[in-house]
Amino acid sequence: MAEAALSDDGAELCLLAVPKKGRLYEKCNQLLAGIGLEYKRAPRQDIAICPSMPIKIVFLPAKDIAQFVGEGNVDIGLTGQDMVAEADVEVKELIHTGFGKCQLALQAPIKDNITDPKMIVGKRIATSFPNLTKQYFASLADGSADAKDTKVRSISGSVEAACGLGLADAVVDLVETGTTMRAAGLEIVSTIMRTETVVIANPHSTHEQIIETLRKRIEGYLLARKHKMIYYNVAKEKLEQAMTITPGKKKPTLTPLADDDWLSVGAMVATSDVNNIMDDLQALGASDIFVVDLNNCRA
Ligand SMILES: Nc1ncnc2c1ncn2[C@@H]1O[C@H](COP(=O)(O)OP(=O)(O)OP(=O)(O)O)[C@@H](O)[C@H]1O
Ligand SMILES: O=P(O)(O)OC[C@H]1O[C@H](OP(=O)(O)OP(=O)(O)O)[C@H](O)[C@@H]1O
Ligand SMILES: [Mg+2]
Repeated sequence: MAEAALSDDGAELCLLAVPKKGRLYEKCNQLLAGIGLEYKRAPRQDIAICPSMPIKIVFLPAKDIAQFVGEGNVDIGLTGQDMVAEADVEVKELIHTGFGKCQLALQAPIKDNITDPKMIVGKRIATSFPNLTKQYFASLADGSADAKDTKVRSISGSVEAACGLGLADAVVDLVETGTTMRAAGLEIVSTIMRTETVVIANPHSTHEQIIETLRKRIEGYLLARKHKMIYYNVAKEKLEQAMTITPGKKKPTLTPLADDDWLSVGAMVATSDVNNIMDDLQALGASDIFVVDLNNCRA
């Protein structure tokens, strides 16, 4: 266990780990701002204190976050489910954030026409996920002698280049859009796991209360990001139909207008549906339809 971090009054600080670089960095930073965790970080320093809460933020590689949270050096963190599975640690998965979605896939050169992952058993695989790759091939080969012969080579980046360089017959790496894979002349042979960014906590952390506060704040922030508020005016005779288009989270808010035949309606809607909903409301005869972003909310 690492030496405890202390606040000015000597109380132990909760350690929160966020990715220090890479594609998750910006998203996680926005999330910290969204939940009111401002911090001051000196140039080139990977540690920052939050003035508003007894929290110390540590900026770490995504891979180390899973390991450190699992081993209890850090109380709570944000990283990919793939990293958690690779580290093979026991953590509490508190929240699925919905970002960082991709899959960990076995990929082989298109020209080799590999139609079954079993065709790769016993060959050379390059990956930055050696544990998951070995587990996958062990399960594929069903304990046969060939399973032991599958050579898993660990490389830390640009994994897809390994086949072209003659270092491997196949690779195991993350695929989102497939652009990197296709550029390297590879195709997916099988999906090993689907993954997204998760908030994880050490199950034995002594900072349960702060972790719970962070969980609620993050959940509220993510809910707000997935929704918008829509406001419009509608004739009372069309209200029932309008309410089926915008049923709201619980119910829509109805506000009287100076015109007795009309009402103003406010409702929470899914961000992904907002344009269809506006089309439907306009077709119904609603007017003055406008949409407002939500910064934060609580269910
Ligand atoms: N292309 C992608 N699409 C969606 N999520 C991804 C993608 N690549 C990585 N991730 C997610 O982000 C996590 C961290 O990967 P990322 O590439 O940001 O870190 P890194 O490889 O350590 O950094 P870098 O690529 O800058 O060296 C992964 O474990 C995965 O969960
Ligand atoms: O399917 P795509 O949308 O192309 O995304 C997949 C790529 O994204 C990640 O690489 P990253 O850019 O993080 O570089 P890295 O390999 O150096 O980590 C991952 O390792 C893949 O190479
Ligand atoms: Mg990467």
